[in-house]
Amino acid sequence: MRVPVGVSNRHIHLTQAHADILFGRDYRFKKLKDLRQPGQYACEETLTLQGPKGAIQNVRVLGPVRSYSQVEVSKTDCFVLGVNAPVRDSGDLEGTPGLRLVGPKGSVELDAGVILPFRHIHLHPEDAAELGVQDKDLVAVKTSGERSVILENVLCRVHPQYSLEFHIDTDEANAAGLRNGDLVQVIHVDAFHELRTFTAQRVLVLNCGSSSVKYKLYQMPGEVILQQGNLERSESVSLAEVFSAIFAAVEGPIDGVAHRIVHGADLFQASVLITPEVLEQISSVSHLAPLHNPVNLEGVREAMSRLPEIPHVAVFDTAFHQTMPPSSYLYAIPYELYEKHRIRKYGFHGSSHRYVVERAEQLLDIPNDKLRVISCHIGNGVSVTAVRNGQSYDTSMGLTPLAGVTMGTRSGNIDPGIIPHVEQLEGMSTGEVLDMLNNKSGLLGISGVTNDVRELLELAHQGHERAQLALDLFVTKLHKYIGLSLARLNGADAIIFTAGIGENSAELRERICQGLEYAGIFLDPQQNWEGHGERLISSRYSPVKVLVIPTNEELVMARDAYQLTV
Ligand SMILES: Nc1ncnc2c1ncn2[C@@H]1O[C@H](COP(=O)(O)OP(=O)(O)O)[C@@H](O)[C@H]1O
Ligand SMILES: CC(=O)OP(=O)(O)O
Ligand SMILES: [Mg+2]
Repeated sequence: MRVPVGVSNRHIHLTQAHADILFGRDYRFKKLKDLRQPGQYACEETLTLQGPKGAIQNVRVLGPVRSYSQVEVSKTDCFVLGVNAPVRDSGDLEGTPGLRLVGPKGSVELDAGVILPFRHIHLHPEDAAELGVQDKDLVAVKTSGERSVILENVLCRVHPQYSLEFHIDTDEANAAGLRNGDLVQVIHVDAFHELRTFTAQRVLVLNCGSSSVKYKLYQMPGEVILQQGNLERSESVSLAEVFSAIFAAVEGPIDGVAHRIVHGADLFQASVLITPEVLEQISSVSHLAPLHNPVNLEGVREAMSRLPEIPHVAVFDTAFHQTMPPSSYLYAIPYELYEKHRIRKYGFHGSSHRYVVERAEQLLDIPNDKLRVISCHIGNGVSVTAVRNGQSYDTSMGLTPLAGVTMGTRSGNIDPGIIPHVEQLEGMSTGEVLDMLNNKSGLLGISGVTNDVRELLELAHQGHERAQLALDLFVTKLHKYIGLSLARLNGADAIIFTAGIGENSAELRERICQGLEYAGIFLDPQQNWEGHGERLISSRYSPVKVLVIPTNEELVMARDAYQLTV
C-alpha cells in the first residue's frame, strides 16, 4: 500500500486553561487552515518556546484544544532549546521534560509535555483492514528517491475519523529527502505489543553507601522513574534489613539491577554483567576504597540472593577515568609500585562526570572533540575532572576517594609526612589517622561543628569564625583545582557545577569563580542567584561558559544496565 507523507513541523497542542493564560480569557483559536486529519486545524496563533538553552519563536498552535498541553519538536529543536525529549506517542507524557510557553498575554511553565513525535500512520479502519494491521501495530516504511531509507518502528493509528497519511517530523523528512505528498510504501508488519514487551524493562538502580542505600526503579527505555527511596543505615540496622524494606516497597517485577561500585581499579573500562569472576575481581581491589567497595559488594550479594534469576550489572565510578594518560595517573614514586601493585590515580564520581559532560555537549550544541570541560562534582565527596574529547583527561581524586579537594569530612590532599607525625604525637595507629582523614577532617574538621554547607553558610553569616574559615579553605581549594584543570586543558570552553553543593549554592559558585576572570570566566549574577535547575550561569560575554547541571548518576546506571541486558 502506498501512503502519502505529511511532514509535521514543530507544533503545540493546548488545554483551554493554558490557552486562556497565553492569549486571554475564554480564548477561541482563529483557524488558519484545515489539516488533512478531519477536525484538526492549524491556528493563526503562535507561541515562543523557551528552553533552558534557547528559544524558538513563531511555533504554530494546532486546534482544537485538548485535555493536555503537548509540544512536539524535532531532535534539532531539542538542541536549540536545551531539552532532552524522548520519542513518545501523543498523550504519553509521563517523565517528559517541560519548558516555558510564552504568548502575547502571558506565559506558562510546563512541567512535562515536550516530545519527539513517534512516527505514525493515520489509517481509516478500511485502510487498516486492507493492510492487515490493527491499532497500535508497528510497521516499517520504505521511501524512494536518492536518499531512500527504510524506517522501522512506525506506529499504526486506526480510527474512523482518520484518513490515510504518514506523519514524520522535519528531521526525519529531511534525512530521507521527503516532502509533503510524496508516497511511501508499507513493506513489513510487526506486532507492536510483542516488540514493546520484548524491549521494555524495569531496571532497579542501587547505590549502597555506608550511611544510606538509595534506590530508583526505572521503566526503560522510556527512562521513567517508577519508584525511588533513600533509606538511612545505622549500626543497629543491617543491610539485610534495609533490603527487606526496599523489596517490600518495590512493586511489580524487576528485570535487571544496576549496582554502583565505587572502585574498579584498572580492571574495568566500562560497566559489566556481574558473574562470579567479576565479583572476585571487585573483591580483589576493595582495599583501595574501604569506605565504599565492601558495602557496595555486600549490596550486590544481598540483591543477587533475592533476585538470582535476573541480570545484575556493575557500574564503576572509576570507569570514566580509564582514559587518563600516564602523565595524569602516575604518582612520582618508584615505578615498580605501579607495576607490582597498580598504585596509581583512578578517580571517582565517573558516572556523574559522564552524565553532566554529555548534557553540556547537548546544551551547548558543541561536538565533544571541540569541547574542553571542567566538571566540578561538589557534594559531600568532591572531585574536579578535566575532560577533553568527551573523555576524562585528569581528575582530582586519586588511588582512593580521599585525595584531591577538601570535602565534607575528608581532608583531600595533604603532605604525606603529616601521617607518621600525627601517629607519633597523638599515639594513634595508621588506621586511626586514616579514619581521622576520612571522617573527621574537611569542612567538619576545620569548623569543628558540621560538614553541612547550608549550616556553615548560616553560621558564617552570623560571624562564626571557624565556619567562615572552613568555607574559605573549601572555596580556595576548589578555586585552585579549577586552575589546575585550566592548565591541564590549556584553557577551557565550559565549567560545570553539579552535586548537592554545586547545584544548590550560588554563594559558593560565585566565590569559586571570583578571580578567574583572567581565564575568561564571568558569571551572570542573576542566572547564578535566581535561576533554578539546569542552566547557563555565565554572562553572555563570557568566553568560558559556566553551567549548573543537576547530576543523574542513576540514569547513567539504568542506561548501562538496559544496554547490557536487553
Ligand atoms: N541549598 C543548598 N545550599 C548549600 N549547600 C547545600 C544545599 N543543598 C544541599 N547542600 C549541601 O550538599 C551536600 C551534600 O551533597 P550530596 O551531593 O547530596 O552529597 P553525597 O551524595 O555525596 O552525600 C551537603 O553539604 C549539603 O549541605
Ligand atoms: C567516591 C565518592 O567519594 O563517593 P561519594 O561522594 O558518594 O562519597
Ligand atoms: Mg500533534
